[in-house]
Amino acid sequence: MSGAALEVRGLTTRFETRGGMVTAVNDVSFSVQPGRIMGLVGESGSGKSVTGFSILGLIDKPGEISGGEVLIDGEDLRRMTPDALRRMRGRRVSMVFQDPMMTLNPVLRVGDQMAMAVRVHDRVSKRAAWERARAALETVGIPAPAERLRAYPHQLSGGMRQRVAIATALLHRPSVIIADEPTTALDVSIQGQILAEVRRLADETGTAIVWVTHDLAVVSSLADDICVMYAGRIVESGTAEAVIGAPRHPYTRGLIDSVPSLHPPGQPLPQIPGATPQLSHLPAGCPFRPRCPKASDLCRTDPPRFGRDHPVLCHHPLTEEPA
Ligand SMILES: Nc1ncnc2c1ncn2[C@@H]1O[C@H](COP(=O)(O)OP(=O)(O)OP(=O)(O)O)[C@@H](O)[C@H]1O
Repeated sequence: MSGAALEVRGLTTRFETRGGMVTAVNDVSFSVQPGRIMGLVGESGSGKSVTGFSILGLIDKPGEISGGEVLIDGEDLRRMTPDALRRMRGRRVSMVFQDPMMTLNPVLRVGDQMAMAVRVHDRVSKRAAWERARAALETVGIPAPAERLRAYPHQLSGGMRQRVAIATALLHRPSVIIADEPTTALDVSIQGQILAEVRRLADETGTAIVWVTHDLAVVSSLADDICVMYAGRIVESGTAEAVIGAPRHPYTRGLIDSVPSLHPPGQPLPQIPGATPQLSHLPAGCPFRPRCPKASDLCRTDPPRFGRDHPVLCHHPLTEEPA
């Protein structure tokens, strides 16, 4: 037993497309311990969201989870019946989306919908459910929570709506929350406040959080651990300190160099050349090879593999000392 709140092993998700079968999530493995925040980062199209949906078993045709295991507190979600999986969602694992209106119903008062979410899993009175909802709003730092419960979603600001969505995810004190770019649409100061609340929540409740984002600056301040995704694979993982301080994959190095706040001031901001590859037309060998400053002939022909002492998917990993 690893004691992990979430353990993902060899998760693989494919989509049937006009261009053929594409593997959006390719043999992805990671684990998140209770109370830790794992930042899942990568450019658009790298497979972050599909990883989140696959963890919850929310992949529909033309997609298919074709392999792997997803363990929440040691229980494998992929072996559960659809009914058992439904009971698990919202209770032991929940999701927060970029758009809070994916969670919130515009025609119901916040309190009514949160109370309904409580009563899906717990047989408590409506009054007790409202009280749980009020306490959850308080936990995410919403002022005057009793008043907010009587509001409709459109009467709240974007930042408030997202806090309500996070509070809703927290109602059953789940072991794991998957948060998919939840602060991307918010302005920087609101984003900073919410990130601070999320950090505090993970510390206080012990909930393990997977924070999906394209923004390395966000995870560098929030996450304990980081997994970097490229073309459906995790290419590098480690503690946030190690990954940001001494990246080993040239892709991670490129991502870090292109973040203004992680870059020495006064110098031009480099960008990773080229674009993310089409999954239906991946190059042979290493998928990052066409964009990589370190690429050799070997990278042209042989896909890199993880070795036991080699937690980076690269033939020529960087060996910088931590800054
Ligand atoms: N419904 C679908 N049908 C076919 N292919 C899909 C579908 N959903 C996702 N994919 C494939 O999976 C890839 C990864 O998508 P995903 O949404 O996980 O990327 P992402 O890293 O979350 O990007 P973004 O930050 O833009 O959301 C896509 O580029 C696409 O090739």
